[in-house]
Amino acid sequence: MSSADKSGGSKNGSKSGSGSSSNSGSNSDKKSKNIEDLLKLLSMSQELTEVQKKEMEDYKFWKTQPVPKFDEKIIKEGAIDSDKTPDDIPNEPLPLLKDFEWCEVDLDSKEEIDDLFTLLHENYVEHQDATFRFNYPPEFFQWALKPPGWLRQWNVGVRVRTTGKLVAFISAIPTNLKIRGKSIKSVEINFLCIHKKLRTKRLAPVLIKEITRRVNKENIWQAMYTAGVVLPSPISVCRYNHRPINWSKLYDVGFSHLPENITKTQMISKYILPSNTIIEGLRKIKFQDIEQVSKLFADYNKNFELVQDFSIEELKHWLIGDEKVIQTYVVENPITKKITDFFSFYLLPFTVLNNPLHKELGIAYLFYYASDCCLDKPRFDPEATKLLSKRLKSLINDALIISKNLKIDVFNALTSQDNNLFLEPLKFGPGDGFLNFYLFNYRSKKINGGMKEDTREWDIENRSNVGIVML
Ligand SMILES: CCCCCCCCCCCCCC(=O)SCCNC(=O)CCNC(=O)[C@H](O)C(C)(C)COP(=O)(O)OP(=O)(O)OC[C@H]1O[C@@H](n2cnc3c(N)ncnc32)[C@H](O)[C@@H]1OP(=O)(O)O
Repeated sequence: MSSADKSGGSKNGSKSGSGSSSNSGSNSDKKSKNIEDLLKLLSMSQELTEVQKKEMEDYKFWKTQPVPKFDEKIIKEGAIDSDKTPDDIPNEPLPLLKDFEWCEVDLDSKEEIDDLFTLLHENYVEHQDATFRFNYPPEFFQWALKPPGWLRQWNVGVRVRTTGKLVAFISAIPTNLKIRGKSIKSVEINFLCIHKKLRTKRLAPVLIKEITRRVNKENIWQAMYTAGVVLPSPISVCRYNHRPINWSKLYDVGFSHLPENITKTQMISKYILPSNTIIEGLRKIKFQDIEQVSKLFADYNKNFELVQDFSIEELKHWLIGDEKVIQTYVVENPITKKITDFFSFYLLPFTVLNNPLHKELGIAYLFYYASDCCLDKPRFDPEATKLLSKRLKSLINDALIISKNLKIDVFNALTSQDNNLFLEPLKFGPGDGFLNFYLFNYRSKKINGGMKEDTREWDIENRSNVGIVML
């Protein structure tokens, strides 16, 4: 999760979702300004405007790093700097100002998880009146930061020397990326966060260089990360989209005004969902499904240019965990017992401050899914597209129904994967938040993020070639 960029969404100070607006939506959506605002906050994404994007020379830190320049024409894909070995990397951490010290945040210690919770809860989401905050359950950190192969030294914190207060954090987890079929041993960087009182003091570059040192020491030279902010240079950009589930609650918390000429009842009924799922054979995933799911997922992922190549152990971790955090369902053919589809979504609530009626907002984020409904046909074959659209609509509709039963208030999805096939029919609204995908020390041609370049509307025809979902 990353930042004021990942909001409503998650990530990254969140990088996750923002407001449901409208250019593909209806008139009534256009008018529900306040709900948009809420959802915008949720995603904490920032709009990708020219104003935000500085000239390369002004990126005092990033211009010194192995990342492509904005206007660089990528002719040959591959590592930018490939000369070093772990022995060339210093053994000692970077120096910090004398009042601060490095620490490893121990995710097996309740106290240290509390420290991390407090730092992120109070500082990760950038929101003017601080009405919403990420409310990470402790299980979330176990899931997000302890996949197979995780290393304790990659949960990097900075504490105040005298008080021990945790004031900054950055994390890495191992991952195998596949870019256009090429495997790249890599890490995902996430949860970069600096206490509000220590902002704009150039601590972020120190954290980034320190995590780079620690990752390089393990002989890993590439990283993937996402952010709402524009840095040199995104490999892809996706848009956040939001599907209100409990419109009435969103209204209650004061962020939804009734659009003109529409009643509250009409708004509620617009988003109403049944109580029971519809697909025959839909059930929760079990450990014994993983082999089949892994095969199905790998076959489905061949459609995308940027994916994670998960081992069975990794899939188990990411798809089957604490139900407070990750929900995964499979569709099992009742006769053949074959698993034909799966979908998953993760949960990360917001705390609502200063509201007499509600203390928390339930937020779900679409994670991974796959269907075998047309794997035997080329991705853009018209018949395959028709079949997949129909299948995804019923799968994600069931995901929405399950979310409703879990008391989720809004369901977020990016324009990545094949999502553009179901966003409009399932009443998602395009958000104002954009999530930029980056690779460290790797040149790659751009990857379609599912938006039309000129209007930033959903590109339903070409969909997206991004098959990776980052928290
Ligand atoms: C091989 C292994 C490699 C591993 C490393 C791979 C790279 C990983 C990269 C990290 C991936 C993180 C993925 C996530 O978690 S994205 C989530 C980021 N977190 C938040 O948004 C939470 C709220 N915000 C904060 O805590 C602070 O504002 C942060 C920490 C973001 C910046 O703190 P502060 O505001 O006090 O700034 P500064 O004075 O210290 O530093 C200013 C410099 O920092 C550059 N900056 C600002 N925001 C970001 C950002 N989100 N990614 C990368 N760089 C960023 C900025 O352009 C400037 O550089 P330059 O413009 O002069 O060049």
